[in-house]
Amino acid sequence: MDNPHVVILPFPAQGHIKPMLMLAELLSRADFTITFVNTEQSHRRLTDGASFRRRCPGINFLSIPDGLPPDHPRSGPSIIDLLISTSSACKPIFKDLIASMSQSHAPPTCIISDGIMSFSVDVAAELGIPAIAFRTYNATSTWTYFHLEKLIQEGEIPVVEGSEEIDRLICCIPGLESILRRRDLPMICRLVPESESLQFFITQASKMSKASALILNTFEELESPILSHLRSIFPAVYAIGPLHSAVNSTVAHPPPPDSSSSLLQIDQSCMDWLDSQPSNSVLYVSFGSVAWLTRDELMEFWYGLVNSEQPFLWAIRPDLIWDGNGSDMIPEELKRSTMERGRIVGWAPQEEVLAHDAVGGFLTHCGWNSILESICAGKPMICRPMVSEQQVNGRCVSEMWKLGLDMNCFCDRSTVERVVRDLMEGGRKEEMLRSTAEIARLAKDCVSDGGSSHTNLNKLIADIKILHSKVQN
Ligand SMILES: O=c1ccn([C@@H]2O[C@H](COP(=O)(O)OP(=O)(O)O[C@H]3O[C@H](CO)[C@@H](O)[C@H](O)[C@H]3O)[C@@H](O)[C@H]2O)c(=O)[nH]1
Ligand SMILES: C[C@H]1CC[C@@H]2C(C(=O)O)=CO[C@@H](O)[C@@H]21
Repeated sequence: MDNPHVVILPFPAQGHIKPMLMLAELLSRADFTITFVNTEQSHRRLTDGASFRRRCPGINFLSIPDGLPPDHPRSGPSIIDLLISTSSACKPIFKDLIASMSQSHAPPTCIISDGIMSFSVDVAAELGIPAIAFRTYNATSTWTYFHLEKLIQEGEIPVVEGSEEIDRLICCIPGLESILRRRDLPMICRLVPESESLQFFITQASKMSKASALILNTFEELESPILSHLRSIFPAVYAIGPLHSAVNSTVAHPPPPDSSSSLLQIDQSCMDWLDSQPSNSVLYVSFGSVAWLTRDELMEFWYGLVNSEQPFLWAIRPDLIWDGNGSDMIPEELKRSTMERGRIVGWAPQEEVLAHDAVGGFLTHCGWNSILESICAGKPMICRPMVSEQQVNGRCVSEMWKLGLDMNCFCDRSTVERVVRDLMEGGRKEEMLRSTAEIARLAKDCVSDGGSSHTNLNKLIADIKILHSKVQN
């Protein structure tokens, strides 16, 4: 076969599938054959998969079971069950799949798998195929997850909410000594060392480090020192992001952002409303696809937003609320004020929303894709990290890169109101708009011809071609 054949395996969550589909699209444009392996549930939920195939005909989609019963919840706190089940149930099925491809006319040149699906690194080694890890986090968070054992040895885990020690700086992660406090560690660091999920991530990091290379959706100009640290673990590290921007910058006539990588139905109706709002006036609010709120937390955010008197657009996905506490009744005053100056949708066209001139800021849960999209759009952020590595990301945004304000976990309505006013009309607004504009420019340049991510992507493509030629000879 003339072209390299790359098998891509994401973890079945929106924030993981989307960047890996972008990578698939970029590799497919380099004339690679791509097999993209979803779990059966994700495959079904990629409702607009047909449009993705039209956009990118070189991608073959396959699906495998995730090991959970069909009716088992896969979002909210149950996402942990998905982590544990994929790591045990998917391996034999994935191995059979790769073994049968190896017998075909198009044997896989390499496997690119999510860093938390690292059973695939074992599969690749057992079948003699090179494995490349794609960690969908930024470099700083990825580096932090490589230090979980060290953090346990140093007694930094478990982090206890409310303890005096929570604001103390962490000293055992090289390069982050003056940045990360205990409160900024990933949420799993609040668990006891022997907990199943914490041990899961320790195992994943160790298996992932056996991959022959690491791909990250970040860029050199943003995280250069930490990327250098990661290069002490992996023979090659390719920083090729922001991928959503790379996908659009390498074609002459980029298609409009579409729903092809979305697991949820996108509601476009808010775009007309945004068109009617003044420049830089609207706060966009979203907590991504995984994090959840209690009804009480929802109410504090809602009152805080309304009391700030700023126009807002809020994406409240159907499963955002995760407790049966109280009724579904929304106070009339809240409904009225929302109608006056806000809009709520179930799932927004986020890239388009952030790029809209009316949007002046983003209250975010600090998922890595959201941060990258905000960076590219040049919009300052309010950080309200919730789960996973979002605490680390929030610290990067507010302290390392000075791109936003940190809510510091105090989410009562008066804090929400104060921080929203601070971002949208406070004295630091101009300063923050300047720093976001500067980083947006760097993000744009790095995916353009000759930019760092563009060069790294070409290097990745060239290196896979070398692997392919070795298999052929
Ligand atoms: O109304 C919405 C809200 C979100 N999105 C998109 O959904 C993606 C969400 O990704 P992300 O911001 O990374 O959040 P999560 O969905 O929470 O992502 C998970 O995966 C990320 C990448 O690994 C991690 O950084 C997060 O902590 C983890 O929760 C983004 O591309 C958004 O554009 C929409 O299209 N519409
Ligand atoms: C989206 C899920 C995949 C891994 C994430 C995680 C983490 O600590 O990285 C913990 O549980 C889930 O929230 C995340």
